[in-house]
Amino acid sequence: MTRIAVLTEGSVSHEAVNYLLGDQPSELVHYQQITEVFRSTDSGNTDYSVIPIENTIDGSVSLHMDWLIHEVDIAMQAEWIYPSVQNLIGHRNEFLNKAGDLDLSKVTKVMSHPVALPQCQQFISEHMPHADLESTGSTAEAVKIVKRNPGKGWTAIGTRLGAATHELDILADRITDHHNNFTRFVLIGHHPLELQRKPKGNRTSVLITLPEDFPGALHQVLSAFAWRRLNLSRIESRPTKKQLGNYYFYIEVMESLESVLLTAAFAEIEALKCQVRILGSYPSYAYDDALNSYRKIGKSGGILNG
Ligand SMILES: O=C(O)C(=O)Cc1ccccc1
Repeated sequence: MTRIAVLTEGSVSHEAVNYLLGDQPSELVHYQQITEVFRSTDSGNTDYSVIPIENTIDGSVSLHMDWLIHEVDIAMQAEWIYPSVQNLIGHRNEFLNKAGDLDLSKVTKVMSHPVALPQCQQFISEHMPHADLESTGSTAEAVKIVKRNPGKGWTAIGTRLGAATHELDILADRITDHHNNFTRFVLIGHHPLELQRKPKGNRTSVLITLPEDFPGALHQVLSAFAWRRLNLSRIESRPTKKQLGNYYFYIEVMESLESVLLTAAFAEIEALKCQVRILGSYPSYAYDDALNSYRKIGKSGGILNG
C-alpha cells in the first residue's frame, strides 16, 4: 500500500491529506517534525510526504520551501489547497469560573505550530493577553502536550480532528483572525500518484538562477513566459545561501511540462545562461472545493460556553 509521511495525527496536514485522498486506501505514517516528514521519503521509508508550503495570511512557509530546495531532491507530484480552521483546545474544567462559564484569563500558555499562532494573534491578545506563547512541531503536537499536562492552564491551537483524536475539549472554535485562511500543500515523492479525483489544472515549479552581471535578466526570463502566454501562479526570490545578495527565483507556471511551449520557454531561458532546475510538474486539485468548504464553515466563531 502507498505509504505517506505526514505530521502528527490531527494536524492540519493530516486533515488536508485525508481530504485529498478521499476513499483511496493508503497508509499514513505520522511524524512530530516537518524535517522528519521530509527525511522519511528521502530515505525511502515512505513513498510520499505531505508538505504545507504557502499560507494565505503569512505567505510562503520559509523553512519548508528551504528544505524542498536545499535539503532534499524529491519531485512535487500534486498540489492542493485546504482551509485551516483553528480552535482553542484544552482541559475545559481548568478554565471554568464559579458561574460555570469559561474564563480564558486563566490560560497560562498557548502552544501551536509557528504558522498557526500568528493566524490567531487578535484572538490571543483579546482573550489571553498574558499567556506565554510556545511553538511546537505541529498544531496536533501542541494538543498532545496539553493533553499530557493537565492542571497547568495550558492550551493548544489546533484542528477539530486534533481535539477529537487526542480527546480534549474545544474551548473556542474558528479563532483565526481572517476566515479566508487557506494553506497550499504539496505532495512530494519519486513517482506520480494516481488519484481518483479529477485535477483542476497543471503546474510546473522551477528554480531559476540568473547569471551575474546581466542587467535585465529577470525581465528577459519573464518575457520568455509572457510572449508564449504562459501564466505564472507564483514568483518568489529565495536566497541561494551561498553568498549574501544571491537569489534564485522560484516560479510556478500554470502548465504541464508536456507543453512544447513550456519546454521552449525553458530552453530560451537556458540560452540566456540562466540555470533551470525543475522541481516538479504535477496536477493541481480542488481549489473550488476548498472554497465551498469555507462557505460551509461560515464566518462566525468564538468562545463556547455551555
Ligand atoms: O501544524 C499543523 O497542523 C500543520 O499541518 C502545519 C500547518 C500549520 C498551520 C497551518 C497549516 C499547516
